[in-house]
Amino acid sequence: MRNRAAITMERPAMNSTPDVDGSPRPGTAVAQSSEPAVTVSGVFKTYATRDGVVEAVRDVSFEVPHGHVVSMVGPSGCGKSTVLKMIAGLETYDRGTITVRGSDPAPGRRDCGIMMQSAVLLPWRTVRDNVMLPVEILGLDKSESAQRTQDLLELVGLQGFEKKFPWELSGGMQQRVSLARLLVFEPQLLLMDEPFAALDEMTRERLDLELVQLHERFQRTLIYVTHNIAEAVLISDTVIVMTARPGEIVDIVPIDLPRPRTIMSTTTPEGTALIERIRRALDGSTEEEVQ
Ligand SMILES: Nc1ncnc2c1ncn2[C@@H]1O[C@H](COP(=O)(O)OP(=O)(O)OP(=O)(O)O)[C@@H](O)[C@H]1O
Repeated sequence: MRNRAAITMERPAMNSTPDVDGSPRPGTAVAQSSEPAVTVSGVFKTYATRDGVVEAVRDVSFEVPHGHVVSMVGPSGCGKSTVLKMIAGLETYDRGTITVRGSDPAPGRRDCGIMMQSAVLLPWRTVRDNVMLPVEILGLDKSESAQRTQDLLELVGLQGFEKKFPWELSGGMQQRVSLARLLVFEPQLLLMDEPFAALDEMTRERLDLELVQLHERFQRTLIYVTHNIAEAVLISDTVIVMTARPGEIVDIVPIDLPRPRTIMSTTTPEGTALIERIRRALDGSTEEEVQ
């Protein structure tokens, strides 16, 4: 099945308390406009390589409502990261349109933050100064951001580690720093590319849960790339399933598990049925074929 359907899951609109620049304050939910936060429409992408043209992504279309968590899953090399980078404005596309909060994608937007698989922290800066980096780059108010940095470090469980250097931290702690750095400038749209994939299973599970709790508190829009089906089901409102390269959308799965979620959410009959549906889509078989 080739599916170009839009994601249509609705959540109730939330009240918000806007900050001076229009961003909601930390701890408040995000007001939802009728426009999707992200629209990807008929997007194609090829790369020119030494061995010829590689078709990475073919005719990908989806919409992400404000405040939703959408995960992309698919086999290695199917173009998940490419889609994320195109939304972030870090990669061009050949055909189609992408709209991010009403305008074209562009790198370095104040309203959009990206987090990659490795933490990419600056080794000569302390934990606190790494988290403050976007504040300096974006020229934001330092004293206000210093307090927010402290709050975020507490939130991600790094209180007491502010003056440590990245090389003094475990991989999981480094990713927590990276998460705090992502949140410090309060982007409305978070793009995360397998942020916890390099971590051991237990740490990944713990960070997944923290992400779920953070999302349930802040209600930001999140697009999340992962190989891990259970992780996608745990955190998401919707899972987009892609085929092997060239990546096309093969299924768009609404995840209607109740929130707040716990690690047990994916082990309920509903959770396991969703995991099974995604696995079947990845295997290229429709439910009718399997039954
Ligand atoms: N800069 C590039 N130049 C040439 N080819 C590229 C480039 N970036 C990605 N590709 C190719 O495009 C295809 C999609 O890559 P992409 O990294 O988006 O896939 P992915 O689904 O994120 O993979 P993974 O899950 O392994 O990270 C792959 O075949 C990859 O080799």
